[in-house]
Formats: sequence, structure tokens, C-alpha cells
Amino acid sequence: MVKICCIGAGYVGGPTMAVIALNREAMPGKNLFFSTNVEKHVSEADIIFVSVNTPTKTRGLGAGKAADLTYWESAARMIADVSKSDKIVVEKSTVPVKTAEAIEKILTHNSKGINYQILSNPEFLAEGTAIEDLFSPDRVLIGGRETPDGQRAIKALKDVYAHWVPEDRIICTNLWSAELSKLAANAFLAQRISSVNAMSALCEATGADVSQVSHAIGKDTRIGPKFLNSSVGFGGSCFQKDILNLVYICECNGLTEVANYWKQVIKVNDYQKSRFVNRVVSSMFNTVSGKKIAILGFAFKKDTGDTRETPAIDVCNGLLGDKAWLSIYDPQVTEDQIQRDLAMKKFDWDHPVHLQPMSPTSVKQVTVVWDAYEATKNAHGLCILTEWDEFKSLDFQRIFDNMQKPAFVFDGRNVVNADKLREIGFIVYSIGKPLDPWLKDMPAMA
Ligand SMILES: NC(=O)C1=CN([C@@H]2O[C@H](COP(=O)(O)OP(=O)(O)OC[C@H]3O[C@@H](n4cnc5c(N)ncnc54)[C@H](O)[C@@H]3O)[C@@H](O)[C@H]2O)C=CC1
Ligand SMILES: O=C(O)[C@H]1O[C@H](OP(=O)(O)OP(=O)(O)OC[C@H]2O[C@@H](n3ccc(=O)[nH]c3=O)[C@H](O)[C@@H]2O)[C@H](O)[C@@H](O)[C@@H]1O
Repeated sequence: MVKICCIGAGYVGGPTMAVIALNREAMPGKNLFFSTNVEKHVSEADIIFVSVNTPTKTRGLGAGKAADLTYWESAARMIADVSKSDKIVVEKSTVPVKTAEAIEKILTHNSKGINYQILSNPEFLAEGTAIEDLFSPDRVLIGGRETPDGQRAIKALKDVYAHWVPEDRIICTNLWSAELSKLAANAFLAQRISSVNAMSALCEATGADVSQVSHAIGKDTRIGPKFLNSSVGFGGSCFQKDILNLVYICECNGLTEVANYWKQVIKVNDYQKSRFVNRVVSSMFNTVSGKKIAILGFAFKKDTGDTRETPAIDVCNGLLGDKAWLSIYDPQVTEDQIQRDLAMKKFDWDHPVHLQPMSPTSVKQVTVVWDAYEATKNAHGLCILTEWDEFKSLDFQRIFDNMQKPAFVFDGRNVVNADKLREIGFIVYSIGKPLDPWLKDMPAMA
């Protein structure tokens, strides 16, 4: 029986190993172990997955763009140190194109006669749907060397997935295609959101409604309906990181135009967040200084407590920069996390916790509460930054009664019924929707 070990038990490594284990034995649970004795398990394994962090570099060459492969390299060196038999090493982390070549060099230069085959097997799961995505993936991608040994390694990994994934969904390619396809998939997905968000600004300027536009274009089977929801901006641990990485690789290959093309996806995302902040401030008489503003939702999307690169961080920091007082409510994010996020430097979050900066001093204009009604009490405005279902069924009359007047709602996820809220008396801004008369007269966006 093939023995599998995974280095890195985070969002990707943990669920991936659980699903592989569940699909191999009649008695699931007896074949899945979590251990810190990494040397022992690596030396016993036939196939070693590596799903450690690959954050954006914060210092040195390529800072702010290139992937930091420190954790990957240390995993590879450890594999080289402890291995006594041939190994298949699987890149599960998202890595720059050609990483396999670097890993191969580290392993073979320390090989003691052991044969290593490196495979690229990127992961496409999304958070909140990880188990469904792993059980029923659109595709599994395996890249390897085009040598007989490389092809044998591909077959060995294919056999692992073939326990539950139909064969026609397992795509085998060369190494570089597999590595690049992961970056390309995330870049295309993020590009769709930036495209619809760019349209949202034009919708506001013209009286078009972005939901109607999305619906109309999504009906074209060549475009398709998914991933066309306008928002305050995309977040999450990977879209920005992977596009920056792609941009860096293009630049290193002298492809400036291609790099600039993809950079624009991030620029539009940043524009969308600052556009939202500008809307809030300009609507409220051009100042939010000393005003209480409720923030409903802090996670980067609903059904997760994950705040990595959440647009809420930039929106909150933008409002704090204008001296607002924020009262934040998210059903799954803790006060400690929010305080850390608002004080942390860009990209520091994507390192193992023990390597992150010590607990920062808390931002004093921020309070975190466990109830949307508490958050909105006496507030001048409320901003919806995550599309939690519970925000749709809030008692907005009660909220209105307890807010300062005029009372503003800024819906960054298009979750509330703007007409109903206007009937109650709110001034409502919904991303990409025809503007409230109040907002029409306010200064145009930067
Ligand atoms: N989060 C997601 O939804 C997806 C992430 N990815 C990619 O997968 C990779 C991992 O991402 P996540 O699982 O989200 O990260 P994570 O931060 O949740 O997990 C990584 C884990 O690796 C551990 N680690 C780091 N160095 C180690 C070492 N030398 N030995 C043992 N453990 C070590 C860390 O302590 C951490 O627990 C990244 O490259 C990411 O881009 C790919 C698809 C989806
Ligand atoms: O490489 C990764 O880490 C993963 O990144 C994303 O998954 P994830 O970040 O978990 O979440 P998504 O559902 O893709 O959402 C990302 C962001 O885009 C936003 N979004 C999504 C869809 C949409 O129509 N509009 C929109 O603004 C979400 O609110 C969220 O902030 C991809 O969907 C996964 O395929 C990929 O494996």
C-alpha cells in the first residue's frame, strides 16, 4: 500500500489528506494521522505532498510581488536530509512556474543516490466549499517530467485520485503547464471580478444596474453566469498573491506589457475599495471624523472566519484615516483577529503564526461587538462588507430607529433590498446600482 505524507496541515493540506484517507479504506479515520514527527513520516512515505505557505516576499529581491519560497525550501531540504528511499514529491502549494526545477536541484544535489520525482498538483478548492470541491473537483491537474520515470510518477499519483475522481477529470500535463495553470486560473477568476467591478463604476455613472448587466452577459454561454457578482473588492489569501507572483514572473521574462495587463486586475480591485470609502465619506458631508460607523461583516466572504486580504481591512483603514469610529460585527471573526488585521503590515499575515509580529497595540477607534444591532446603535452609517445571509433578514426598521439621522446604508455586497430601506428612510448606496438622489449630487469619484 502506498504511504502518503503531507507537510503543512493548513486550509489545503488538512482537508486534502482527510479526503484522500476517506477514499482509501473501508474504515475511514484509522488511516489518517496528524503528527509533528515530520522526519519519521517523511522517511517512511512514498509520496510526499508539500502544502506549506508561499507568501508574497516582504523584503529583498522581488519584495511585494515574488513568492517567498522559504518554507518550501526548508521542507525540501528536510526531505533530502531524512529520505532513505525513492520519493515522489508533490507541489500542492501554489508556486511560481519553474519551482519544480529549483526543488529538483535541492533534492538531487543532496540525494545520496535516491531518485526523486517532482510533480505539480495544484489545488483549486475554495474556502467554505473545500470538502465538496475535493470530493467532486472540476478537474485534478498533475504535471510531471516527460521521461519514463516522470510518467510513472504521474501514474502513481493519478491512481491515488482515481479512487474517487473520474478518469476524464484527471488532466496530465508537463510540469510547467501545471504550475502556470494554477496562477492562470486564479488570475482569470480575479479578472472576472475586476471586470464586473469596473462595470459597476460605469453603472453608477450612467444609471445602469450592474446586477442586470451581469445577468444579461452571463446568459451568453461563452461567458457563463458564475463569478459575476460586483462587490467592494475581492479578498482571500490567494488572488492578489498569485497575480503579483504572475506579474513578477512576466517581468523577469521581459514581458512588460503582459505584466502590466495583469497588474491592472489588482489596481481595479484597489480602486473599488477606495471608491467605496470615498462614497461613504463624500455622502456624509465629506467628513466622518468622530462619527460612529457600523461595519457589518469582516471576513473576505461569507461562511468563513478567514480575514486574509479581506477588503474590509482596506475599507476600515480608509475610514479610520478619515477619523471615523468603527463598531464592527462579524458572526465568525474575533476581536483579536480584527485588531491584528488592522494593525498588521501588508503580507505579514501569510506566515506561520509563530513568525508573525507580536500582538499589536489595538486601534482605539475600533470596537468589536457580537450583534448587528449593537454595532449600529447611534451610528451615522452602516457598511455591509461581507455577504452574510443573516444581514438580509435584519430588522432594519429597528436599526433605523436607533441610528443618527440622516441614516446611511452602504451595501458593498448588494445584499439588502434598497427600495425597502429607502421606504424606511435610509439613504442607500448599493455598489453598481442606480444612485440615490442624495448621492447623485455628491462629488464624483477619484
Ligand atoms: N487557502 C486556500 O483556499 C488555497 C490555498 N492554496 C495554496 O496552498 C498553499 C497553502 O495554503 P494554505 O493551506 O491556505 O496555508 P496555511 O497557512 O493554512 O497552511 C500552511 C501550513 O504549513 C505550515 N508550515 C510552513 N512551513 C512548514 C514546514 N517547513 N514544515 C511543516 N509545516 C510547515 C504552516 O505552519 C501552516 O500550518 C499556498 O501556496 C496557497 O497559495 C491553493 C488553493 C486553495
Ligand atoms: O487558490 C486559492 O486559494 C483559491 O482561490 C479562490 O477561492 P477563495 O479565495 O477561497 O474564494 P472565492 O470564492 O474565489 O472568492 C474570492 C473573493 O472574490 C470575491 N468574489 C467572488 C465571486 C464574485 O462573483 N464576486 C466577488 O467579489 C469573494 O467575495 C472573495 O472575496 C478560488 O475560487 C479557488 O479556486 C482557488 O483554489
